[in-house]
Amino acid sequence: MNPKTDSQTVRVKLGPRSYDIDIASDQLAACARSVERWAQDREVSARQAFIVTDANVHKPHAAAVMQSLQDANWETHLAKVPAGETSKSLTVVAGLYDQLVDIQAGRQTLVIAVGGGVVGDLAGFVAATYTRGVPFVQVPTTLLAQVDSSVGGKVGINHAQGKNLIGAFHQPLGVFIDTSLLDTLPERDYRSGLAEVIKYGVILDEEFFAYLEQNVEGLNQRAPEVLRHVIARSCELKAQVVAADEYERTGLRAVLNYGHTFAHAYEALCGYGELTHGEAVAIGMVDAAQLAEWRGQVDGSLAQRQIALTEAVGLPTRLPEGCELKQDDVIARMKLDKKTVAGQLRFVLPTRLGHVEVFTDVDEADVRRVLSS
Ligand SMILES: NC(=O)c1ccc[n+]([C@@H]2O[C@H](COP(=O)([O-])OP(=O)(O)OC[C@H]3O[C@@H](n4cnc5c(N)ncnc54)[C@H](O)[C@@H]3O)[C@@H](O)[C@H]2O)c1
Ligand SMILES: O=C(O)C(=O)C[C@@H](O)[C@H](O)[C@H](O)COP(=O)(O)O
Ligand SMILES: [Zn+2]
Repeated sequence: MNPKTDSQTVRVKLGPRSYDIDIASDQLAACARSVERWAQDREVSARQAFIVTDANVHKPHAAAVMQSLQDANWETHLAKVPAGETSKSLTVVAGLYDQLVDIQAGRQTLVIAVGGGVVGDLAGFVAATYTRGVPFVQVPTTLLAQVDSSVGGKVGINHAQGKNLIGAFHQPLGVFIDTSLLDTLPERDYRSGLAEVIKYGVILDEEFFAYLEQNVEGLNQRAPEVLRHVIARSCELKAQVVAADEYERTGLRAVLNYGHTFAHAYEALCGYGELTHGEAVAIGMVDAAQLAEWRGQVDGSLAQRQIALTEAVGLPTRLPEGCELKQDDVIARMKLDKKTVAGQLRFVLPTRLGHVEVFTDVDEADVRRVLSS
């Protein structure tokens, strides 16, 4: 941390695709400085930016990014999509391609996502595919996006049957995190991000999990020093995993999918946007912990601690009333999970707090037992 500027940088080490995550507070008006540095490093000289945002983030945040770039003599264009999960669709992607064509965007046009995970995944997918790939920068504005979705290069949209079924790996040139943007984030969306934060503790870092337990009040009050630590540590952990297995080939990156086999099925079946991604992940992680316990991999204390922390930060641990799902439907959706190989489901399960592994030998009967509990 640089005490003068109160900013810090986490490096994602990916050889020629390496990049910085700049973390600061109250610095959005200066974001063009980071963008210019990243553009220069990658020899992007066109100075044309296509900013993608949503209706809730446009003012003040995307407008501030646009102003910062204009002040630095960039030509800027703004594309506003409807807020919410349903914007991760082919229809919205097509509309963004049309706007890129209208402005005669080329291979050097910089796409900048200013928003939560939805805007980041969507804009990143457009950046990965327009003219076979244009440079891309992430300015995440939700906690979830600051701790998870803006880092690692997974971009994509949903299919009616399954989450993120259409997508690509397309790393950003850089990620600009301004923690003060979270001041305007609605409570439900803030809590959603905490699910992915708890995930890092369970899968990779027992000490971080204990820190979260000890700082529940700070988390609930969005205490700036707690948030700063949580965001920086989450980015460090994700950066390490992504650097070790960028394309999720060896199974190492799959640890980030803890709880997601359940969660993605729930999101699709309850209707996109009914449960937030973070809520679905919170419930899915409890299911995964329960599954691990019943398989005899962990004792009951892991699920108990995970449930207690999840509840303490106001996240659900069970599906809400009104979202009663048929087991066969959930299993069918799970089989669309990207970890599935030859029809065989794979689950990321803990073997102790702070460590998870990918298991291919999970009995469907055990999964059904969890679903009916
Ligand atoms: N690519 C990845 O690695 C990855 C990782 C995790 C999640 N995701 C994806 O991220 C998505 C969820 O992201 P999310 O939770 O950020 O949801 P989101 O993008 O829908 O944002 C949540 C809500 O907050 C509003 N908002 C955003 N920033 C705001 C701000 N600063 N002030 C006021 N309102 C603000 C948005 O308009 C939206 O209504 C899901 O689609 C999920 O699949 C992707
Ligand atoms: O970055 C990853 O890898 C993750 O799995 C992070 C998850 O939190 C995120 O929800 C991701 O989009 C899920 O990826 P998917 O490949 O299961 O669609
Ligand atoms: Zn997730």
